Amino acid sequence: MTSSKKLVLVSAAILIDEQQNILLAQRPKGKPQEGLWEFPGGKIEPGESPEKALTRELFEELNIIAQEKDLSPFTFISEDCERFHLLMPLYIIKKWKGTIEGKEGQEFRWIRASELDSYPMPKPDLPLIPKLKALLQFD
Ligand SMILES: Nc1nc2c([nH]c(=O)n2[C@@H]2O[C@H](COP(=O)(O)OP(=O)(O)OP(=O)(O)O)[C@@H](O)[C@H]2O)c(=O)[nH]1
Ligand SMILES: [Mg+2]
Repeated sequence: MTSSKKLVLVSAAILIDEQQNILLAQRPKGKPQEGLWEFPGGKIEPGESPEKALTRELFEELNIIAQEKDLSPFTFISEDCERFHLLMPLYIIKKWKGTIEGKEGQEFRWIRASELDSYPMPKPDLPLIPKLKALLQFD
């Protein structure tokens, strides 16, 4: 039964640069779903807000500093996964400090919205593709 599954809260970022490119990060070796392309972010820890969790994760994963006021809610994913139920708010971020660096050895790419289909993503992320194409269709 779906309701008996653990709820996993994950906060994720859609970083968009001045040329309207989107940042995708590759899940590092040894993590579940290794090799898939995702939006940077991670699990919300007990007592943390989604915004705090995301600014923490962005520093831990990409070495950048984003301010909570620069996180703009975009959408969320609620998906029944095999071992848990995923609830993932996604924020658009266009402003941050620092140079992006894959601190966990992960690859990352700046891509056009039209290229999203070419990067294998975790299944819960798939509904984000048409939403991002619609958002960035005039680029
Ligand atoms: N960050 C991120 N996680 C996603 C996305 N889509 C998706 O299904 N997830 C799932 O969300 C869960 C948590 O993500 P995560 O592995 O980034 O968590 P984390 O950074 O806290 O890592 P850790 O638990 O190894 O410390 C994973 O099961 C992951 O597959 C996405 O676009 N971005
Ligand atoms: Mg992560």
